[in-house]
Amino acid sequence: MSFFEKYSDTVQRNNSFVCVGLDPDPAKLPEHLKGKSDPTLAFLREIIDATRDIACAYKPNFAFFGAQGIAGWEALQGAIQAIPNGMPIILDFKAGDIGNTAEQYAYMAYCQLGVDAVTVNPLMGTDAIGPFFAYQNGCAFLLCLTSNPGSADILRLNTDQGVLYEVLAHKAVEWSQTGPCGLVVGATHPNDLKTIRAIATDLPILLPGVGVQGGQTNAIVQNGLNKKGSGILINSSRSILYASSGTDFAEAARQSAEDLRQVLNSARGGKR
Ligand SMILES: O=c1ccn([C@@H]2O[C@H](COP(=O)(O)O)[C@@H](O)[C@H]2O)c(=O)[nH]1
Repeated sequence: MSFFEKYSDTVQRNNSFVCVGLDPDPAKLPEHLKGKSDPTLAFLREIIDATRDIACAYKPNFAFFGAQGIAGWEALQGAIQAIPNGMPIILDFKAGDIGNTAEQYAYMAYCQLGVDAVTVNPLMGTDAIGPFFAYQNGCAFLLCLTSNPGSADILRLNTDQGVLYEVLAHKAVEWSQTGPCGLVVGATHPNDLKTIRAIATDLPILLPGVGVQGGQTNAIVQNGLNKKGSGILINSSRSILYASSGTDFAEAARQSAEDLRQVLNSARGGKR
């Protein structure tokens, strides 16, 4: 199944736009798991189990796994295996490099790890993105306007073709004729999201930045939905993963994901 088929199915089945971010920080794991031989994987298995009927996707961030060396790579593989079949998995590694290197990134994600989608930094241009388009069942989510305050330093620069993030959105629409892609837009920029959705009417948009980063849930649903009332994935990592540091962490994660699902669905209701 392609990323797009999996996404449509899970949105419908779980009635959800919640993407659960898997960012395991060893310092934040519950104390009672720390003595285990594979604490990160034990933690993630419980998180996945607790949220599998609430999420529309999972987004492991490679940095948190790579930082743990071989144990982290094994935890990433184990977490991917623990995610139910048919549920889309987006590897967040913001890859972007010259063509032959980009081929290796794409191979790692789609062939070694077997994920359904990736995040890619598009600033190196067409030849850096091309290798990801070789995987026609995947989806390359291209950074457009990131959630962090520093996004303004580059992505809001004026160019002779308009503001850079708008140029990137137009480019993504053009590139989507060649290969499957979407956009990453920070949930912290609801007004710009409206502009971006007007440009990229049909592309899926991954929206990180709710919860700890303070993104506005109501406005991003209202401004991010496509004409069919879909096409968004709203990621939350820390607010779900670390809702409790006690033995009840999985229940608390479930509750946090459920609260987010309800808030997003209420906002969606207002749009229907
Ligand atoms: O613009 C971006 C792009 C990616 N991210 C990533 O999403 C999660 C957000 O984590 P929270 O704990 O929910 O803040 C994390 O993996 C980031 O690297 C982003 O935040 N903004």
